[in-house]
Amino acid sequence: MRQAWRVGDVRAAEKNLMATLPEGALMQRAAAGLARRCALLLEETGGVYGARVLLLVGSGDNGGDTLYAGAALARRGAQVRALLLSPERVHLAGLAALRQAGGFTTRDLPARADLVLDGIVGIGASGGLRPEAAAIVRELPALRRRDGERAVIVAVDVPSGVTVDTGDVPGEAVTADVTVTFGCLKAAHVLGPAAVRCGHVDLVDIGLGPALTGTPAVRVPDAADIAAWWPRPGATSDKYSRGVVGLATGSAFYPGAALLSTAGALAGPSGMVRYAGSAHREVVRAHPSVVVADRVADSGRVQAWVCGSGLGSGDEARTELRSVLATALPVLLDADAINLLVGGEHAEDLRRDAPLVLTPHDGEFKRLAGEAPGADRAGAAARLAAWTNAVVLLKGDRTIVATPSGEIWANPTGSAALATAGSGDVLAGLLGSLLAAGLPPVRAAVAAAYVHGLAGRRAAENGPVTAPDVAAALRPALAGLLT
Ligand SMILES: NC(=O)C1=CN([C@@H]2O[C@H](COP(=O)(O)OP(=O)(O)OC[C@H]3O[C@@H](n4cnc5c(N)ncnc54)[C@H](OP(=O)(O)O)[C@@H]3O)[C@@H](O)[C@H]2O)[C@@H](O)CC1
Ligand SMILES: Nc1ncnc2c1ncn2[C@@H]1O[C@H](COP(=O)(O)OP(=O)(O)O)[C@@H](O)[C@H]1O
Repeated sequence: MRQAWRVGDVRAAEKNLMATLPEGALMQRAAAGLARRCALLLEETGGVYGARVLLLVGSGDNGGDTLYAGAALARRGAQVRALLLSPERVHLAGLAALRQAGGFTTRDLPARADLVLDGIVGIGASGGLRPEAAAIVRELPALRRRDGERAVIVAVDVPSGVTVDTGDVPGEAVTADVTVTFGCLKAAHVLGPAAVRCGHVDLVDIGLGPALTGTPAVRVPDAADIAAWWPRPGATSDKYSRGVVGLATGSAFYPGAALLSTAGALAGPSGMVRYAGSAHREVVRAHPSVVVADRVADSGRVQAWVCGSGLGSGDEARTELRSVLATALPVLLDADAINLLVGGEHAEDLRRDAPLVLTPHDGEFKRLAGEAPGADRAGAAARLAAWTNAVVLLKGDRTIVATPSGEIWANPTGSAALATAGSGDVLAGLLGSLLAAGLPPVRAAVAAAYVHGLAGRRAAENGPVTAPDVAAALRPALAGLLT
């Protein structure tokens, strides 16, 4: 698991650590790590000696890091030019170091550069980029390196223009090939559109880790976490002890949702899948191992319910929703079931002790919460989780999982190919299977999103993706993960 931190926590840690170190030590560590990584990048494209390096230098310490790193590259023979955004407030010692190493300042963006270091703003940024900075950032894609390819762009700490604590990108922002960050990950490296702007994120250890206290802003699971959490059958397991997941999904009108959620559930770790609903004939024809019934009330025992996808919005759908919420079992509500909650008719049904998981996309989120997730997706998911006392999985490019107590996870896997009708139904089935197998709701949600994302990537390798392709890719994705 990786952890990403808020600016306030990073600043506090930095302050504590600096009290024990000589002045400027942290910046020197940061700049040395930055220069090392830049040199490696230059070595991949013709070497450091003679390379043209452009520094974009803002008025804060982010600019200072950049100037010192530029000085180190100049000492190794690179031609380093610094474009100062606020010459009157530049980091003076950093500029002196650059000049002493043979680097120069420039007023204009050159036509050619092999490597660009974006040191316009780091964690001290406030608001969107100012116009003069935005104008420079707009020109960066046109810069060419010596072999005619696009210049390599390295963001220093964070790409300038992103909102560091939320991962929002409110306006013009740098799109980096590599982001070299210091001490710890920040939320923008793992959340929302900012994460996409970071490219490959490289973490330089400056000794900040032990000084970080409190709760990380965001946690990011890795393959080892998911493999460790994933329930597996043992010698004494039987189909019931592995958990039985119940699906109250689909309808005569939307049988596909029933089939897709069933396919997702069958790839999960539970020992049996029960389906309850009017698409039962289609389900059993496609998936003979599924035990079916007409409705939830006539279904056999299960350990968790999934309710919603394709359920419809009529009286029958409401009855099914009431039936699953009346159980003392973990319940996942998706799609139509979330829409049925709007208006508060089920407020009493939602007062339950057993776990609840909600898996809205942005539209469902807006209907339920009364406003769109907005720029702070993680904060919005956490507020909805607290309000509903549910684990909320907010779908999107970096799917977020939030708990009522404010714990936030960001999913690192996935592919835009998952933006296809029915892929959310597959996710719901898989997540339900994990709940039935006994995983705590937050882990079930994080693990399901992770594996669903891997399956989306895998499916995309074979061309355009449909939801059945995602379902079919779950098993091979799991085989790769669990062996
Ligand atoms: N913390 C650590 O552990 C370590 C931190 N280190 C480094 O320090 C960096 C943080 O430095 P920082 O605090 O000086 O702020 P920083 O990001 O350079 O920018 C602030 C300046 O930018 C300006 N500005 C603001 N908003 C703007 C906008 N929207 N658009 C345009 N300009 C804008 C604003 O200028 P002003 O408002 O005064 O005009 C302000 O002066 C951090 O990211 C890392 O690189 C490492 O060296 C060592 C360990
Ligand atoms: N741009 C994107 N990049 C990555 N994943 C995405 C993107 N858009 C959607 N997804 C994922 O695709 C799935 C779509 O689910 P959903 O909107 O519920 O579709 P449906 O209701 O048709 O099943 C979610 O898991 C979501 O996280």
